[in-house]
Amino acid sequence: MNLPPLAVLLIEDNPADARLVSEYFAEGSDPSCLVTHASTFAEAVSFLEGHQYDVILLDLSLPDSHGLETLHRMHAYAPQMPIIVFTGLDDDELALSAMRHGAQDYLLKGKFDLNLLIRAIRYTMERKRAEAEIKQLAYYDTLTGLPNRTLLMDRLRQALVQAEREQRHAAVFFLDLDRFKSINDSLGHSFGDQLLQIVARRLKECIRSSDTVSRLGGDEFIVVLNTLHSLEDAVRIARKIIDAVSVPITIEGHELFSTVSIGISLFPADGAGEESLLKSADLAMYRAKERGRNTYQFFSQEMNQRALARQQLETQLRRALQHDEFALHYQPLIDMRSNRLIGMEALLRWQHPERGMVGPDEFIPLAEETGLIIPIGEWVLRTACAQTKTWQDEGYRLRVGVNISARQFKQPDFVASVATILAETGLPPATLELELTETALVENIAETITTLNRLKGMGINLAIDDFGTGYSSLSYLKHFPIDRLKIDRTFISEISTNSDDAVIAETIIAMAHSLRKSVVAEGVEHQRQLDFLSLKECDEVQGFYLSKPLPPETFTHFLRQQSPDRD
Ligand SMILES: Nc1nc2c(ncn2[C@@H]2O[C@@H]3COP(=O)(O)O[C@H]4[C@@H](O)[C@H](n5cnc6c(=O)[nH]c(N)nc65)O[C@@H]4COP(=O)(O)O[C@H]3[C@H]2O)c(=O)[nH]1
Repeated sequence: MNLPPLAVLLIEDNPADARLVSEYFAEGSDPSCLVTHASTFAEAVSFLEGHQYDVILLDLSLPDSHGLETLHRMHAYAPQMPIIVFTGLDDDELALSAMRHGAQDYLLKGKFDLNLLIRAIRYTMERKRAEAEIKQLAYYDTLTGLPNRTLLMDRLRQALVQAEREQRHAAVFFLDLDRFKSINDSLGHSFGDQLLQIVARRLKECIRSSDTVSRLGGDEFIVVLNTLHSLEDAVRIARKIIDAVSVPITIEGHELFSTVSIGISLFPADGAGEESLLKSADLAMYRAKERGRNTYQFFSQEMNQRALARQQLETQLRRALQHDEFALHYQPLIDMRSNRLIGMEALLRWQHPERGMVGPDEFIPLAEETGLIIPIGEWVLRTACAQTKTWQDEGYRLRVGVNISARQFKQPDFVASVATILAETGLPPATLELELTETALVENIAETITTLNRLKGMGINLAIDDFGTGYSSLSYLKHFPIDRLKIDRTFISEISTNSDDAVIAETIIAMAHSLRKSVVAEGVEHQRQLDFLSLKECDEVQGFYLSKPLPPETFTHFLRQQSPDRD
């Protein structure tokens, strides 16, 4: 019988022993064996990186690893590989310990021949395969291949230990398919089984590989999110799962609409241990069913309220663009030397139908997270450019500053969309300034520099907003083609009373000037701040003391009063 050849990795530092084994195989065995020889542990690892082997023959004393340690390291490195250990004649004890520590078999040097070697290899491979099968049966669900309850509890325990150590939250989702029983009863068990397999696959696609999806049995699944940054993360994943499960499924020509109810418990708020978190999530799942299925519920009512408020805000935000509920206000920018109005910053406002005027801090973070910032940001840029062009056409020389969020800046077509808006509105690029935060800039430095250079190449001005609050890694400043730094208002508010803030503001101004960049101070509220900034030769100022952000009509009045530079 001709069996396919076996790939053997022989790890042996003694040349004579290695030669002996190779010679045995050269005699011709069935199945034949292709031997790769490594003399050190490091060399073996390099072979394992690029190749598949069927079995490892391992000498425990190598130049770079000794005794059982060699076995542990190899096992950790290649846990799936069957291992036969080679030991010296007097090392019976060691050989037995190796078996206890994960080797499948052992051979005593000088005490075997080809037949024994082949038998050991076959036996070892068979044993490893059986071990894997037993493990699969013990820890995984046979229908879906997902971790079963035993493995889930183990993973959950580990997740909680880790969350506690890192002072983070973790979440447990209890999922139950809606009306699964009636599908199973009416269409049959094999149909139900296929449905569960499809749902299992979809669930896996919704989570990170470090999280766990498990099947408890029947139509119940558990998801464990190991590290949770915020409540929003849990909401986002719950909604992702609900959407993924509700995509119609076709089985044997039947189109099926399946939905899921999810109960969510959070660690540590809703339970300190595995069992109590599962119980809380289970209770929350029942509430989700009561609330009409195809939805999620948190165990805690406070969390439900927060999630609901956020969901409503998102729905309203989506509608706001279509219903023209956004407006821009313009805050004057004053040149310190000439004391003249030289431009303005465009600031977004939301005229909410029920709540009245809503400030950007209340909705920009959510818009960022949901991606709504892209269309909103485009609207802001287009409106600010068109409005500025109108004022310029009336004879005012003005520059407009527009805030650009990190997500907007990272869009592949960001530069193109700015170019389109400039072309459409006819605003001269040199009168537009994009305000970017440090956080947005330092995320991917190489890409950032390319984008900034392209914008700069178009003649657009670039400013770093809220300077001093972000990474403040000064080294990058040299590499970024930035025109201006805007000192965050938290440093300005106390420059006259807090000497640290005064030093920071003064240092930023001096440093910016030495790098030939201009400086704007934001949030000027008093004459004494203005005096300080004037003394330190800050270039431009902006703040309530000079003017609050104004709606366009009021800004037009302000323009007339201030009689800025007019052509
Ligand atoms: N206490 C005090 N505050 C002053 C003073 N002078 C100006 N401010 C406020 O400081 C903020 C300056 O804008 P920012 O730092 O870019 O901070 C902005 C900006 O990061 C963001 N934002 C505003 N509009 C947009 C936009 O169109 N797109 C994006 N992505 N973000 C925006 O929201 C933030 C907050 O905007 P606003 O609420 O309009 O708040 C504005 C402005 O009203 C002052 O003297 N004292």
